[in-house]
Amino acid sequence: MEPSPKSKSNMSEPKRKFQPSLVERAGVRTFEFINRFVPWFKLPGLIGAFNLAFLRISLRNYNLHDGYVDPSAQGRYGDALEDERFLNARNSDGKYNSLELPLMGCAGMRFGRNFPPRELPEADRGGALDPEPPGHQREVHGAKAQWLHPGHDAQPAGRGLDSDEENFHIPLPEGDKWSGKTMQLPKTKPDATLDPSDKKCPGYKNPNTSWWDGSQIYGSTEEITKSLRTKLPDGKLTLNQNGTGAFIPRDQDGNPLTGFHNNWWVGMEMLHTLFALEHNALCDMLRQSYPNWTGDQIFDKARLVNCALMAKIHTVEWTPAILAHPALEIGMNANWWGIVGENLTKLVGRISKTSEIISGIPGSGVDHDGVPYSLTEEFVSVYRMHSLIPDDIAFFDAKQGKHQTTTPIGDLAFQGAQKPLDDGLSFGDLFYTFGINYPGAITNNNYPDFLRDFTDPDGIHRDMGTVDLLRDRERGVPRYCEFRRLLRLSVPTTFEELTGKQNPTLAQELSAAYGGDVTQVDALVGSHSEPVIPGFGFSETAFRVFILMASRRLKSDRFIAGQWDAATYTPEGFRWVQHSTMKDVLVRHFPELAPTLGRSKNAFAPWAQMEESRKYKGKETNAPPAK
Ligand code: HEM
Repeated sequence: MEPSPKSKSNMSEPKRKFQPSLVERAGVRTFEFINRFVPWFKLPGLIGAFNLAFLRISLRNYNLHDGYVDPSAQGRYGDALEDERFLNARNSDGKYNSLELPLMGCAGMRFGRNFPPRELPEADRGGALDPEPPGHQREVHGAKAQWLHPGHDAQPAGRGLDSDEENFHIPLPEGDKWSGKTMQLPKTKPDATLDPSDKKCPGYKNPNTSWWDGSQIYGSTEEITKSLRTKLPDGKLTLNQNGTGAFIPRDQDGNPLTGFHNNWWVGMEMLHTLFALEHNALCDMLRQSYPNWTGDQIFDKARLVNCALMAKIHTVEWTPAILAHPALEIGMNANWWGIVGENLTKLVGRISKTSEIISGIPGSGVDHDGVPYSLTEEFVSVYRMHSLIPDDIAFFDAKQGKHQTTTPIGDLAFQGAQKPLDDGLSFGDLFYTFGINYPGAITNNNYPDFLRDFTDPDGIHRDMGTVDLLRDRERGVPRYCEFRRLLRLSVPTTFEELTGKQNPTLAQELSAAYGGDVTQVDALVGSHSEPVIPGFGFSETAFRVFILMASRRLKSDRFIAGQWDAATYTPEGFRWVQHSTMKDVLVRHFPELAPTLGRSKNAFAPWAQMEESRKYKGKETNAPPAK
């Protein structure tokens, strides 16, 4: 069966301006009024969820800005499609996801912005950290969020850091014990100046695609994708079998052969392998139903289904686990299923043809809210969650739950990512381990030591705590107070207001570090210092960018908001997406996890521990005592 592509002649010109309806505008105003007295997170769950939906409308209105002054940089309406195959399949570089503006979201395009470029600070290409921010000493080990983000390396890293470009030379303060003399760091390469405004605030290109298209696994060019596939007409990704399991193959230098591996560590090894296995399981299923299909046909459908499944898992499982609040749980479920809910949608499909509130974003129709889609600099900034990485991981076996060994994270990165597997543990053991280990809390004074004195395989020596701040300044991401003002959040006027009354010591530390000027606090430092909403794993400041961008990634995608049908996905593939959870994926490939996962609610929340595991008293699997 071949799906019937959306005819190009049916395409309308992309909407150029965000136009909220009358009802939407009224809703925005009503909740703005209510929020003067009660914030959204103090409202009852369902009302809070509606509050968030209207908040998002206002964010769409004010906080989406193209990285290009001239939208024709994104291609032109009606540009000829190079290959008809990509009407119904994802192109690895993301081209023609939008048939209207074919280069939108594609690899090599600029990041956009959440704030109007005219309001942004001048990009600080000087690189002196003035004022020098507080060091990220690791003192607190706590955790709210469990487990790491499944698509971490979908993050837009690795952008054009060119060794021939100028370097930053970051002086170290007197008495600094860092293991280098000065820190040298390649500057991010700005895109060519296309408009005078690019001088003040340059555009930066994303070498990967901005779409939710699994490019971390499949690569961001068709050439790479091809190299990752088997030579057989089976549509599968190459995995090596060694008798005990399937493994991501390595090149001659020991680098994993996968879409994106710049920041490789054992967590990436696990998730890339899991979703490569899922892809191959989909190929087997499709081959059974469509025995005459070519390898490309099988591959294309399997990739579509796998990507949609990752997007769904991220939306309805990961996000409510890290932002555990009833309004969020309702809101994120509604993003996918609509307020009519999962059961009815699974039974009868969409009830409303176009309403994302009633029947969810998938299939509700593509809408870029008047601004061509891309990830944004601010989204990158709020995704800097390096504090999630713990110092050590305590490994357990998945069958008896017995503690095996505890390993520093530095031994598990890059070439060390397969170490636990080489030492005899299975992937099932690793997933159980991650299910019961706590990640680091996304807060101040909690940066992993390993990343504070870190040398990557290219020999670049970094204190990532410093790099995180420097990159924001370099790329014109506003400081914390300005960041909040541009999100229409309250702006602290003192350090005590920023940290909340319960944390006067932190307020003093910040004041000393920033010379008493609260407006100078970096966005990331402020975000890590503000009081957190109960149940949340990160700050409300970061959350505002998330709630906008998380739904935009779905709403702009032709294969999710647009061609969301059995014709595009196949009936079997469509069912696979809608009926699989992260637990199903894990158990499909590692059946030994079934008993434990059967007792755990959400694969991203702490898993039920086996009796044997509870005997381990290390901080890795035991929440710190309440203060
Ligand atoms: C062992 C684990 C990790 C390592 C070794 C690592 C390493 C790095 C490195 C070397 C960079 C580039 C620094 C530069 O700009 O010079 C980076 C950037 C970044 N990382 Fe990580 N990281 C890790 C985990 C994480 C996690 C868990 C997250 C979030 C969930 C994360 C989010 C980011 C983001 C958002 C950027 C900025 C990307 C950009 O500038 O485009 N990283 N990381």
